[in-house]
Amino acid sequence: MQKTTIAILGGGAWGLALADLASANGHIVRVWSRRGSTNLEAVLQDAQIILSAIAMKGVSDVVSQVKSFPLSPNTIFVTATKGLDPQTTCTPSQIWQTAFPHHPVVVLSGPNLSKEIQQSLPAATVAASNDTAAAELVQLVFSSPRFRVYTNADPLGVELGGTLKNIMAIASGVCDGLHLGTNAKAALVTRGLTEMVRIGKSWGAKTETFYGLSGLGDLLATCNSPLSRNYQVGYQMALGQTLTEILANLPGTAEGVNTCQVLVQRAKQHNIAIPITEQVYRLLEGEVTTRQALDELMLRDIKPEYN
Ligand SMILES: NC(=O)C1=CN([C@@H]2O[C@H](COP(=O)(O)OP(=O)(O)OC[C@H]3O[C@@H](n4cnc5c(N)ncnc54)[C@H](OP(=O)(O)O)[C@@H]3O)[C@@H](O)[C@H]2O)C=CC1
Ligand SMILES: O=C(CO)COP(=O)(O)O
Repeated sequence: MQKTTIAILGGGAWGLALADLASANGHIVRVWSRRGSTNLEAVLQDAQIILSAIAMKGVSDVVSQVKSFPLSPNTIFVTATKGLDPQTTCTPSQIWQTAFPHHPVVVLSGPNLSKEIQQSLPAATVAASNDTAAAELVQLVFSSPRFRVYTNADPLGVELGGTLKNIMAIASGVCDGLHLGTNAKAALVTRGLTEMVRIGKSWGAKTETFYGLSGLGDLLATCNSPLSRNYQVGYQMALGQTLTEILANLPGTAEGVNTCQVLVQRAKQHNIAIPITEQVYRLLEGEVTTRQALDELMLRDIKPEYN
């Protein structure tokens, strides 16, 4: 395919892994990071794709900065952030789309632990958009023998899958840290997926999306891998460390911590049952111990599996 010029915003673990994937396919890649030496205006100049791998806490600020520069009307935005805005509960793609209503926005999300991708291990992901042509271009740009990209027409579902599984990854870390066994883990991940579907449906996402790579796929990856920062938060809490201690030593961002707070707020407003998220929230807030959170979940009123 033709060379595409890509501006990658965010020089963290994921931004750099995505930059390597696109460079390896022969594209022109420029990376901007707030601490780096590159200038944002120069990085954005003539970019056909602007990909954001900024942690959630910096998205709104970076969107405002990008807005102050002239862009080609055809520029495609790609967001790879897995979080929710604490003020508005908006997803990152909603923030980009609101700021750039006439540009296509594509969500890139899937089971993509950056350390494995940097080791050239095979992986698959999803490029989702309401604009099929934009999703297909992103698919072409990143696809390779080691990175298989599927398109999808439910960007909200794809984005929420990647975001909500972070909370379940924290819970899974607790489960493994407490040595609760394989049965418990299977129950947790399965009921976690049910909870993600319930939340996603109330948001307007498609149920089937959560059974794909960006939902179940990412859930399996992060709930089972010590490479996941979110999993590490839960695991280390189960070993008795405080959240403050864990975050101080964590390499990179664990988005699930903030997502959990945002979700509890949104679930209250919309009257959605989120028992696992609620216990993760109470644990992170220091209201319960890991053992108490487990008991709360196991001793809930008994009920049918589906209702
Ligand atoms: N790592 C992974 O395996 C994957 C991560 N993701 C998602 O990608 C996002 C980034 O993750 P990751 O790269 O791992 O995280 P890192 O912590 O490694 O990097 C975060 C990036 O965000 C930037 N950033 C944070 N706050 C601001 C701000 N206020 N203004 C500008 N830039 C800011 C950081 O800049 P600085 O370095 O200057 O602080 C850094 O470039 C997260 O939402 C994560 O969930 C998605 C898939 C895989
Ligand atoms: O989203 C990820 C893999 O798909 C990365 O997970 P962590 O942010 O928990 O490390």
